[in-house]
Amino acid sequence: MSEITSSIPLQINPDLQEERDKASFNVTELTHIIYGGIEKTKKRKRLEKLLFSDPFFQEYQNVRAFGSRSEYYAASVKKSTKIFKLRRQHKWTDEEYETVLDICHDDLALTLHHTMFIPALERLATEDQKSKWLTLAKQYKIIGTYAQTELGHGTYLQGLETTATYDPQTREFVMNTPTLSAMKWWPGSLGKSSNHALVLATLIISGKKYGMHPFLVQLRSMDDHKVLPGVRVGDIGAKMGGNSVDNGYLILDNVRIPRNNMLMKNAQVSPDGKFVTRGPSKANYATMMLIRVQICTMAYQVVSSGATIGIRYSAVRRQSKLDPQDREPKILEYQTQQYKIFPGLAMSYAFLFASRSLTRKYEEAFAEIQRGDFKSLPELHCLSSGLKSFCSEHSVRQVEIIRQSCGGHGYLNAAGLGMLVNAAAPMITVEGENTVMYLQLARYILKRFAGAMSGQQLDGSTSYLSMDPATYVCPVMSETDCRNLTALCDIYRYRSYMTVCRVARQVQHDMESDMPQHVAINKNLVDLVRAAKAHSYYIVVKDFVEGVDALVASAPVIKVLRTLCCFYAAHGIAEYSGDFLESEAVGLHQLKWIKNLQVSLLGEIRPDAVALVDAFDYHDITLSSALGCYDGNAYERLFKSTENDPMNKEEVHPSYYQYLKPFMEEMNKSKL
Ligand SMILES: CC/C=C\C/C=C\C/C=C\C/C=C\C/C=C\C/C=C/C(=O)SCCNC(=O)CCNC(=O)[C@H](O)C(C)(C)COP(=O)(O)OP(=O)(O)OC[C@H]1O[C@@H](n2cnc3c(N)ncnc32)[C@H](O)[C@@H]1OP(=O)(O)O
Ligand SMILES: Cc1cc2nc3c(=O)[nH]c(=O)nc-3n(C[C@H](O)[C@H](O)[C@H](O)COP(=O)(O)OP(=O)(O)OC[C@H]3O[C@@H](n4cnc5c(N)ncnc54)[C@H](O)[C@@H]3O)c2cc1C
Repeated sequence: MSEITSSIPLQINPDLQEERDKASFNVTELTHIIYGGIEKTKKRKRLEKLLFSDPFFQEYQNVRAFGSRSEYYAASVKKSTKIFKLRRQHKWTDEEYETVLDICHDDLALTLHHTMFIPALERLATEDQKSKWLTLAKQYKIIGTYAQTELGHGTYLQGLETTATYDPQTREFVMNTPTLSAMKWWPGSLGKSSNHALVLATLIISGKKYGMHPFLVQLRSMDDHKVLPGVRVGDIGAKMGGNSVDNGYLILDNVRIPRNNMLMKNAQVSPDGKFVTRGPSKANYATMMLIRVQICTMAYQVVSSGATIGIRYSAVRRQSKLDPQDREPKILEYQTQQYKIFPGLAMSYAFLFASRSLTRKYEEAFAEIQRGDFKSLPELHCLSSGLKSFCSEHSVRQVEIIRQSCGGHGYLNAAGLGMLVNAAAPMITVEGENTVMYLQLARYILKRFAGAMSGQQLDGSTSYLSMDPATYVCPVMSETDCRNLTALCDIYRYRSYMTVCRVARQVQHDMESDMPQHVAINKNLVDLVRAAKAHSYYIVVKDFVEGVDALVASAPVIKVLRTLCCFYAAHGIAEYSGDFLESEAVGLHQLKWIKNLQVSLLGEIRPDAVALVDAFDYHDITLSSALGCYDGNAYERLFKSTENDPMNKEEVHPSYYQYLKPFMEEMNKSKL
């Protein structure tokens, strides 16, 4: 009788325990740093316990893995409502609620209600409107979404075709979808969940267009959720990932809404049809900026989850031979495996510091904006556009590399990596497609560079553009200098300066050769994106270096973070060596030293790799991975996961009786 069972051992896999025993630093100390202090860690643990003591959260994983689209959506609606109820029951603060959403880690069906609908009401509604709708929304008496993108336009907001025509007779707006391409297409939670939508539409008064404005439109009856007259709404279909969310379409046919349903914080239409604006024309774009900032934090969560799975699995998976005399090594011993996974580990910490710094800047600027001071808006728009693009691009790419590093098992849903990649992939597209957002940053950088050239003193993230490049000498003079974080940061800064300078001069030259500006810009778009990427890379490295420098922590924690920071910077230079050489930020000698350092740091990080991912302190249910579980019993958990597979329910699958049996009988009877 075989002794193979699918029961999970109670003890930690000794291979993983061995890793934990040799950590050079205190994991709990680092966890507290990551979560912002001991109290916050404790609170998160309490919330985790409360949530995951409910067996529903475990069952949800099975529906997610094996259920139909509709079952998955239904379970996710249930999960959303459970969390909403818990919030009310326990009177969670906004911060506690955000923590719960982080713990849940995956998309809730009603996600748009809290990620965009509520923040949009907070940013775009007047105080009176807030006291009505924000209150209803926060009490879940209405469920809403943010309906901006149309079938024909997502990026180019001036191209949106949905109209809101003011009728002064009735003091109403008449909402219309005039063409096929004007239908709203993509908004999350729109298809089946929401009973209201914040519809972004072109305002028309007496035949004149006044740009894009937000209008609150009721879509479904509050009694039976039936679709209201003039509204056509539905789900847009299955996606690569995020299938718990009902991204939807919406067609409006002469739907009348009261005048007061236009959110009027930034612009007003008076009862007699007069249009007045307050603040800059882009004030209505405020919600997008918030989410761009949040995407940087999501990118941190995505890559740190991937690194946790990849590193824990690599510490328990043994394969092939290193020393012919020894047993098969953990795959984590292979330098190539470290080379695949450790960039994701270092990136996790880089993005932690960068997203923290960006969030702080956002909060400061938002407070100013609330007071009517918009001066930091352009800088913040460009910083958030660049970092949103950079962090999403790099994290999604890195998690896919980690998935590949887990061999065959990485391809299973039970590994959790494929789902993570597919769920995270839209970060590249949502809230502004990455190339388009990089170009927003590039446009800003070019203007600032031109300012610097004409003698302006720059401040903020682009202040370095007023440097005198003639004074630059590569600060790495010897192999040991390569470990100097400030020197590495200077190299990034100079690479960025030169990349910006080159494209700025090229655009200027093209324009001086009588090329129309739009032609000159389009001719240089690839280099403009390169410049925006170089600038974003510099900002991330700078935030990492400054974040580690400012840390108050024990010497071992600082040491391990400095090693990671050094690796992150060295790895980037090695990976993009062509750019660094071309800009003469480094010479061939320096590049050789930095590449040596990059590889030798793999060995230095190796002993702490498991501890560094343990510090993220992800709950097993949050990670949802047989390979990345805290106990390291990956094989047992993989085998256990097959128990829930509906394919294994019957010994003989019904398709046998339906197709295979008659086919076999026919084959057996056949004379051929
Ligand atoms: C571990 C976890 C596991 C799993 C889960 C993981 C991840 C989850 C994955 C994905 C989910 C992520 C998020 C979900 C949340 C939300 C869902 C998505 C929602 C949406 O997508 S909503 C729709 C978003 N749409 C956009 O972002 C549109 C993008 N387009 C634009 O913003 C503009 O059109 C664009 C391109 C900026 C151009 O604007 P416009 O046409 O008006 O240009 P102009 O040329 O007239 O003006 C440019 C001028 O304006 C300045 N400017 C532009 N935007 C802003 C702004 N926001 N603030 C301030 N200023 C702005 C710009 O700088 C120019 O200024 P200048 O003239 O140069 O001075
Ligand atoms: C999962 C998911 C959820 C979403 N949720 C919502 C939501 O809740 N609410 C909502 O309103 N929208 C939502 N969206 C829509 C999303 O915001 C848009 O898809 C996004 O803004 C990109 O716009 P687009 O699809 O029009 O891309 P396009 O602009 O068509 O991009 C296609 C290509 O054209 C290029 N391109 C376009 N313009 C330029 C340019 N000016 N310069 C250079 N290249 C250019 C892009 O770089 C890209 O390569 C969601 C999308 C997804 C995938």
